[in-house]
Order: sequence, then structure tokens, then C-alpha cells
Amino acid sequence: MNSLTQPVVGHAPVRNNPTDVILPARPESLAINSGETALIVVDMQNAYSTKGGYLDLAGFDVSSTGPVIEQIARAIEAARAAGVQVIFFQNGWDSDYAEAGGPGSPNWHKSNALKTMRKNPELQGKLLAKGTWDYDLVDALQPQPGDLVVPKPRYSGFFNTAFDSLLRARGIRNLVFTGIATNVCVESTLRDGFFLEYFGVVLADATHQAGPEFVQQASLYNIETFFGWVSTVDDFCTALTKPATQGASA
Ligand SMILES: NC(=O)N/C=C\C(=O)O
Repeated sequence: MNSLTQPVVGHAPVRNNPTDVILPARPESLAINSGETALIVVDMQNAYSTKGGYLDLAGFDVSSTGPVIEQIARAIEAARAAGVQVIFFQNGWDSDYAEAGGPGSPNWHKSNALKTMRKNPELQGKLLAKGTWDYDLVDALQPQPGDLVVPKPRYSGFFNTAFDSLLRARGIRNLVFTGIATNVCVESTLRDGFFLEYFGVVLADATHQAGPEFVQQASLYNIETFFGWVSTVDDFCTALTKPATQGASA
């Protein structure tokens, strides 16, 4: 993407501060400040990206999540080096599934993890329960000191979590999304962020859908057209090493 041929939007004007950067994105580039930006790593647990995990057992294709893990690792490294807050989400519930809700909750009816366990009683207690391998973050994407880990019980990271408070306490206004699944937890959280006045951008090549490839494209279209912006890991990493003043004249 070419940052020079596109208008630039953002919540604040570029102030020629060394921590201001221009992130090339569709449909417009975004002016962001590294101190006001968080990299969000959505649900990179064995459940969502590893064979034998929940999505795989529920019949979703996880065979091409390997490159996504590598791209997320690159984005995390660039974020940490630039002082961008890294926040990991971890989706799931207590071992008794009280947090999942019973039949009175739509989650109980729609969660494919809960449905898979009801269909296969030998899996009961194994999917998305805290303390299990399924719930664990993948080995290649482990939090480091300074990163935040936010457990969440529903698709959107804004519901029944400390996420919004953590962001507001740090003055964070821009949310850069990576993770799985683009069309479920990534899009849900980005949409709720939009309604709360956060600028949401998804790094398309650091995300993966749950379902056929067309839902990835549909989700990216929705985000680009209605709720936020779409960029890439290369552009994110390059932008963070180049202050906006250089970017504008390069
Ligand atoms: N992390 C997600 O996007 N999750 C999608 C489905 C689920 O958790 O059942």
C-alpha cells in the first residue's frame, strides 16, 4: 500500500513527534502514535490454531494457521521494540463452564465448542476450559513482561473484561488487530471498539478465519468499508521504524 497517494486519518493530527507514524491502510492511511496504540493478539490458543484443538475438532480447517502465527510473531516483535502495548486475549471459561452460561444464554446454544462437547461427551472439560492445553496460548506466541493478558468469556473482548479500562488508563486510542478468527472474535471486538470511539485496524495477513476463505474476505470488506481499516504486517513493521515526518517526505 502506498501511504503517499492516500489521505491520512486519525484521532489527532500528526504533531511531528518522533513516536507519530503513518500506517498505510485501506481505505486510508492512519496517523498513529505508538504510545496511544495497542497490538491486540486475539485468542492465539491451541483451540484456534493447532490440530487437535477445538476448531479442528469442531470441523474447521486450521491447516494454514502456521504462517499466521509467524506473521503475528513479527508484529509482536516490532510492537515491543517501538513501545506499542501488546495485549493478548485468551478466550474460554472456568472448568465447570459456569462462565459459559447455561441454556438461558445464547452462548450455550451457539458456541461450537460447547456443542462439540455435548455431542462428544469424552471431550467434556477439555475444550476452552482454563487450565487445559486447549486454552493455553500457542508456544510460539507467549506473553513477555510488560505485555497484558486479558481473559474473555465471549467473542467480543469488551464484554465482561477489564479491556476498556486497561486501554483508557493508558490513553490508548488505536487498536491493531491480529489473531483468530477474523470473522468472529477479531471482528466482534473491532466493531465494539468502533462504537466506543477506538480506531480499529486489522493486519490482514496476521489473521485467519473460522470457516471458508470467503468469510475472511467478507470480514475484511466489512471492516474496511464500515468499521475500520485494513493493513499488513509488513506495513505495520515498516511504519513503526519510520517517524511520520520521514514517512511524509520519503
Ligand atoms: N476466537 C474466535 O474468534 N472464536 C471463534 C469461535 C468460538 O470461540 O467458538
